[in-house]
Parts: sequence; structure tokens; C-alpha cells
Amino acid sequence: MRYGAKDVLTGVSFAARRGEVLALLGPNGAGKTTTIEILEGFRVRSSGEVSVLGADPAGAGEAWRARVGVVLQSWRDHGKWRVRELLGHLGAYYRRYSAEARVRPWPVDDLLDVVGLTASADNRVSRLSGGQRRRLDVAIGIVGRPELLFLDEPTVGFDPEARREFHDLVHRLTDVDDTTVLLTTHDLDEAEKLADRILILSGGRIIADGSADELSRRVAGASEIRWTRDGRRFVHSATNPTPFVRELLLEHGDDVAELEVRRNSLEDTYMRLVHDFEGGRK
Ligand SMILES: Nc1ncnc2c1ncn2[C@@H]1O[C@H](COP(=O)(O)OP(=O)(O)OP(=O)(O)O)[C@@H](O)[C@H]1O
Repeated sequence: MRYGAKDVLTGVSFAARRGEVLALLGPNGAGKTTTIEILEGFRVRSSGEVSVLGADPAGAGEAWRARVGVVLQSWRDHGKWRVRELLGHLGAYYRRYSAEARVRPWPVDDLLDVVGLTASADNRVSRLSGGQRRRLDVAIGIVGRPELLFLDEPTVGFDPEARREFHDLVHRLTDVDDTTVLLTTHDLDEAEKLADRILILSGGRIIADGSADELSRRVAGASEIRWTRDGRRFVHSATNPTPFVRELLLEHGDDVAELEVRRNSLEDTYMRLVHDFEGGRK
């Protein structure tokens, strides 16, 4: 993707499998939104090949769009509508794309229940709290029971409980409907909990692609082993913690307490990969 004379995406190549949850991570300005917008068909790429649900999004029609769900940063329109009315209205659009294997749209009451908005069903959109509005954004994104769902920073403004409920919702969508999900987030904990695969985008290229575990193994680094013995605290670093722990237990047996082995967190891994990549470019 090129804006004017500036190349913003130069090395983005990946495939998503059906039912997979992919998280796209990367520093500000890395090109996440641009990538998602190309896949959604909202932006036309300068070159390269893209296939989404078997079609090129740049020229795909309404029937294709009905199979794709999009949750944008925030839905600011329709303030005077009541939640139930709005979902019923938008859902009606999908009726003609209903299929035996996938009845469209979601019945409004089921949808309200799934996103946790039943109690606010008769409220006006303008009266919703930030978190409730975000749930409505998600409901609007999935009202057509999409096969593929794009979520751009879905849980910004959620309290911890709403965040956990949202994670359950994404798991339900992938379990029940086999929905494929591509989300962007700056919350690494969320990426680790939700994503089967993580793509790290930096400077317009995908610099890492794998599960949180795979990425953490890719970054050579020591694990931290902590324990206490006779009331004293110990910390030791080891690239391969297993033999160290075996020796420790052989030597001190039951005297070893509060044993903890801490691998690289996704945050450590992410910082390392982005830092190494950006350092290498300079
Ligand atoms: N319409 C545009 N015209 C010119 N440059 C653009 C345009 N849209 C985005 N860019 C540039 O493209 C690059 C990638 O932007 P993009 O919004 O895709 O990044 P991002 O990874 O989503 O960032 P953030 O995490 O801040 O949302 C940035 O350098 C940005 O300035």
C-alpha cells in the first residue's frame, strides 16, 4: 500500500484459517488499520493479491459484504434510536442473505442476550454508557451472523468484567458459528487470551506470525525461577529452566517453597521483536 510517494505496507503476507482468531499487533502507525481496511474492501491496495472468503474485496459485491462483519472504532450515529429498534432495522438488511446453514439475521433478543444488552434494549443509543455503546458496536458488527469478523480495538473503554464477557463472546462466536476473527488491539494480555495466532506488524511488514507460545520461544531469553528456602527468597535466570529446577529439588527437596518459573510474557516478546526489527532497520 502506497500513500502518495510513501510505502506504508511492504511485506504483509498471511493466510487465516476458518474459525481462527488472529490478533494484529503493532506500534502506532505500523499499518494495522490500513491492512484491515484493505481486507474489508474500504481501501483499495496499490498492488499485491488479496482474497477474502474467496473474493477480491476491492471488487466484491453485496452478497460478499453480507458475509463479513465489521466493528469500527465507534458507532456515533442513530443516537435517537432505541437499541432493539436499531438492531432490528439493521438486521432486516441481511434477511435476503439467509441460508439454511446460517440463518440471518440473529434474532434480536438472542443478540441482545449474547452481547449483554438485554436490560438496555429499550434505551436510546445516545443514553448508553461507553461500555454499553461498545457492546452495541459489536452487536451491529455481528447482527448478520458474519463468517468473518473484523474488530478494530474492540475492548477500549471496557471495565474488566465487560472485557471478560467480551472474550467469552468471541469464544462463543468461534465455537458456535465457526466465525473467523481478525482483531487489532494494543492490549497484549487480551491478544494472548483471545488469539490462536498473533501477527506483529512493524514498519509495514509482518515481522512475526505464530501463537503466543511460539513467539515467546522465538525470542531467545532466559526464564526467571523464583523460590524461597528457610524464609529466604532466591531468583535465578536460566535459558532452559527444567534441568535447573530438577537439580534444585534434588538438592533441597521439600525445603524449596513458592517455586515459580516465569517465561517471557507476550509483552517482553513483543517489545523485543519490535525493538530488534526497528534497530535492524536503522
Ligand atoms: N489516508 C492516508 N494518507 C496518507 N498516509 C496515511 C493515510 N492513512 C494512513 N496513513 C499513514 O500510513 C501509516 C499506517 O497507518 P495506520 O493507520 O494503518 O496505522 P495503525 O497501525 O493502524 O496505527 P494506530 O495503532 O495508531 O491506529 C501511518 O504512517 C499513517 O500516517
